[in-house]
Amino acid sequence: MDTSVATSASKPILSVDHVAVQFGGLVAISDMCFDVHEGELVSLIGPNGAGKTTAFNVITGFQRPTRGTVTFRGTSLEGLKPHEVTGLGLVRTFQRTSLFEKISVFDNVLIGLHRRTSPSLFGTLLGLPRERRAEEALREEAWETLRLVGIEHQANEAGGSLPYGDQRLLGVALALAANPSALLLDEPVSGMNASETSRFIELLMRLRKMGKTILLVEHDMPMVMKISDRIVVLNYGRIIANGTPTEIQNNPEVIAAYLGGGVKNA
Ligand SMILES: Nc1ncnc2c1ncn2[C@@H]1O[C@H](COP(=O)(O)OP(=O)(O)OP(=O)(O)O)[C@@H](O)[C@H]1O
Repeated sequence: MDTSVATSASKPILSVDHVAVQFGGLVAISDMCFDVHEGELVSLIGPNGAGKTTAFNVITGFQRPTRGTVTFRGTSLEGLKPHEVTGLGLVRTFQRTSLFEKISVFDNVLIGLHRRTSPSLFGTLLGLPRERRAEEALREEAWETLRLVGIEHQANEAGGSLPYGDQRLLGVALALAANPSALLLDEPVSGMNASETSRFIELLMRLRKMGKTILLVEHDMPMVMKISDRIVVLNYGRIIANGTPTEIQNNPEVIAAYLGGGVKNA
């Protein structure tokens, strides 16, 4: 089976090309090829130890591949450090959000936005008109971002005081503040309760409707089946399927990989 088949006619925004990762004698990933196209929501799934986190780390520059290349918007990520990958517009969220716990939710997002476009500090301190206008635009963007993820009513609360699910939403707000061309989410709903999960799913659906490109590593199978345009299945470091949720649910090799339980129930 050709697992690198693209489902969209557009040019891929992200290409994983013959990537392999070995840890000593252990092959964590072997010869992995897949593409993500602009505006697609692609999920990477697989049983425990299949190599999902390793793949995620390669794509975000946290792990060097033993072989192969990852290309993002025509630029090879070879040798780039994680912050350089972020600078290209490929932005990840973290399991443990790197927020400032003591400062407000709003200021957390504002700092994120400042990292991207920083009006001159002197100008801002002196209240020069151009800097003032830039600062106002950033503040408006911070509100928009908070409204988008649905935590605007907590804008004045300390980041660290938010409930777990809302901290994860703030994590997405911080990632969005970097103005990503593609967003990578590593098990975003793990540890969330049912209502937090459904809020997160609604957010992902909103982002998808807005045309954001999203790559998701996730264990929550009902969620993956509901929101993905395409699913890439890893097993023992190898891609065994790449297709729509319906194709994946009915793929015998995928069902066997999930020990007879089937992806529907995994
Ligand atoms: N730094 C490392 N050193 C040695 N082996 C590693 C390292 N990281 C991962 N592995 C091994 O590589 C394989 C793939 O692990 P990985 O964490 O990528 O899988 P996963 O699909 O994310 O699993 P899970 O769903 O349990 O998080 C596993 O056998 C794991 O033990």
